[in-house]
Parts: sequence; C-alpha cells; structure tokens
Amino acid sequence: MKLLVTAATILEVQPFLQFLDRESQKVSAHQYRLANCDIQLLIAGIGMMHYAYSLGRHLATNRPDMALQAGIAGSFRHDWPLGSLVMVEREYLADLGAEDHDQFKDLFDIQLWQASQPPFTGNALVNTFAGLPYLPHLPKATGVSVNMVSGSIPTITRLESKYMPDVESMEGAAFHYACLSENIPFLQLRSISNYVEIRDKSKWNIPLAVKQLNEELVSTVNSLAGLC
Ligand SMILES: O=C(O)c1cccc(C(=O)CC[C@H]2O[C@@H](n3cnc4c(=O)[nH]cnc43)[C@H](O)[C@@H]2O)c1
Repeated sequence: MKLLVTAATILEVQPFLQFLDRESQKVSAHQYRLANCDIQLLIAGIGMMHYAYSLGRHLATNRPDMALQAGIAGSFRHDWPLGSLVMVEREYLADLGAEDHDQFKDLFDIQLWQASQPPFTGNALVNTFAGLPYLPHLPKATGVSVNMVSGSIPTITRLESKYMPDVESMEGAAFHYACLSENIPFLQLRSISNYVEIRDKSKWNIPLAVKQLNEELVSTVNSLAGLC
C-alpha cells in the first residue's frame, strides 16, 4: 500500500518524522517503508494556494492508495478541549466569493459555481470515508477553510450562521478538493490548537495540539501498516 502523509508545516508532524526515523526504513529523502507500507511525506505549505500547488504537483507523478492530511486547527466549539482530535467530514471554502455591503456571498451564492458540480456535494467537499482500509474512532467534524485566520466577532458569527462549522483551517478544502478530484481515499486529521475567537495568541496551545496529533498519526499509520 502507498500512503501519502501530508501537512502544511514540518512543525506539525515533527514527532511523526522522529517515529519514522526510528521505526521504518528510509528509502529516500521523503520516502519510508514501514512493514509493507510505502509512506511518502509531503510538507505542502501554509494556505490553500501553497497546498494545492504542492499536492497537485505531487499527484501528477505519484498515485497513493490513500492520503492523510495532519494539522492543527481552530475550534468553534468551546466545549472541545484544546488538544482534542477530529476527522473532518465536510469542508467549505468560506472566504472565496464576493462582499455585498455587509454580506458575504460565496461562489455558489453568486452562481459562478453550480451546486454539486464535481467534486462538490451541494456546496461542500465531503469525505464519505469510502475505500479507507482503517478509520480511527474520532468525532467527525465540519471544517471551513480560510485564507485569513478568523479573529473578529462579525467574521465568526458570519461563518457560524452560514456553514455551522466545528473547526477552521487554512488547507482542508484544498486537500479534499484534490483527493476527491483524483478519486483517492483520504483522511483529514486535525487537533485543536486554539478557539476561533478574538485573536489572542497567548491562549493557543500548539505544543499540546502537536503532541496529540502525532500520537494519533503514529497510531493510525501503525494500524494501516499492520493491514498492508
Ligand atoms: O500569528 C502567529 O504568530 C502564528 C504562529 C504560528 C502559527 C500561526 C497560525 O496561524 C497557524 C496557521 C496554521 O495552523 C492552522 N490553524 C490553526 N488554528 C487555526 C485557526 O484558528 N484558523 C485557521 N487555521 C488555523 C492552519 O491550517 C495553518 O496551517 C500563527
């Protein structure tokens, strides 16, 4: 089985890299072998533009059996503790569109895109989790992807009323779009590093989120490698 593990930054998957260095055979700079599993690691950059370009370029010459995106995220759900983990089921492109006075309209609202045009289901990029050999026992979440981390009440209220999101990232939609378009089974794992609220960086807990994310990543990859 060929598994692609991808993240926006190396910081988010550093402990996983240490696990691979310890437990697997290094085949080349970004390629490892664990049991019968070929693992490729792609650090694709922050934001949808970087991510889509890096992932698209990778997929043009490689076809994994499964792709896994691992990252930290903001949470709209204040009842979810920092460091908790989710797998994202549906993604919305939440800041691509037009401003009409004090209203935001996405590309579906202004009819530049049509509902359910491939690979969308309605106006969302939905993971059915079909074709995955293993699925961790984690809550499923709705994600919004944005170019600017949300940090004001009007923006947060707008996103909540329009998309009812649980989490926010800057790359989820790009990952879903590419994997759905290429028909590659995929899984987006996110660990909560902060709440989506008026910006206060001192409240973020990136080290905890990275630790929890990587424990799950190692466990998921071990389970997949055991099935290979
Ligand atoms: O402003 C800073 O000093 C700063 C330092 C480190 C990281 C950041 C980020 O904004 C991280 C963006 C990165 O993490 C994901 N992420 C985490 N929380 C959120 C969020 O609330 N909204 C959107 N994205 C978030 C994101 O996917 C990026 O890859 C800032």
